[in-house]
Amino acid sequence: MLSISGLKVDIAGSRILNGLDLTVAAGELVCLIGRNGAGKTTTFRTIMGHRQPEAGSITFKGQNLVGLPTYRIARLGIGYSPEESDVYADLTVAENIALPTWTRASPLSEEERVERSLKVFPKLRQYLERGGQQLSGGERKMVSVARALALDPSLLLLDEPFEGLSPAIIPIISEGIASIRAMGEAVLMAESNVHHLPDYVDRLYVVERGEMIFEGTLAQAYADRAVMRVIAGEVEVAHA
Ligand SMILES: Nc1ncnc2c1ncn2[C@@H]1O[C@H](COP(=O)(O)OP(=O)(O)OP(=O)(O)O)[C@@H](O)[C@H]1O
Repeated sequence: MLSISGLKVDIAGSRILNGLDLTVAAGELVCLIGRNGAGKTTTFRTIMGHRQPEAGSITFKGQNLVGLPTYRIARLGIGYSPEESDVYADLTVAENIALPTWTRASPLSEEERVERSLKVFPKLRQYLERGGQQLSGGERKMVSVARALALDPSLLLLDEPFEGLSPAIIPIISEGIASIRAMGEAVLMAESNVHHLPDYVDRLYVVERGEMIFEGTLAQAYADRAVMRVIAGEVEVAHA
């Protein structure tokens, strides 16, 4: 479904991504994991057309994405929830969630698409008329993921969805991601700490200074001391 090959991206004259390869198949939950500054957000922003690569290819359902404007990439069916959530302060929660239904046609009605998002985060039903500026970080994150889902995408990009959230809210977001996956959507999620990963992740990639240093299952990552040093600090090698 998503296929990235040899991706090289420069920012301000520095090579930030240095030949990344990554694939996500339909219905898969794949995690891109790496330390702060490793290049996760740059990967997502390049997929979404906010940055242009120096080299490499990005295809989605066989179609080339490089050079397309962001709105066309979204219309192909890629929903994006950025790390900073980007909830519109001057729109209500309901309007924020409904936004993609106005920009991308889908076989589902606007009501069905919004309802699907609210099923994933039922707590949002209490806040529908609230302004986007009156939300906690966890509520903003729910709105951001719900809005990306209302696009009716076949692939969702979630950039560090647990970052900066209180421990009480993390299980709610995690359950939401699990139910999105149960709907059959593919998800590519960025994370900096392996211990935050849900155990239902299918595969993970580890990125370090713009290069992939590992691809495999969570169990294989736990068994690899060099990989664990990058994604969990100096911890014991569990499940080896
Ligand atoms: N606009 C920019 N100008 C200069 N350097 C940038 C810019 N955006 C990103 N970088 C650099 O690119 C590298 C990768 O950043 P990126 O945001 O992709 O990392 P990340 O893995 O998502 O980490 P984080 O969780 O901290 O966002 C970092 O060294 C960062 O400083």
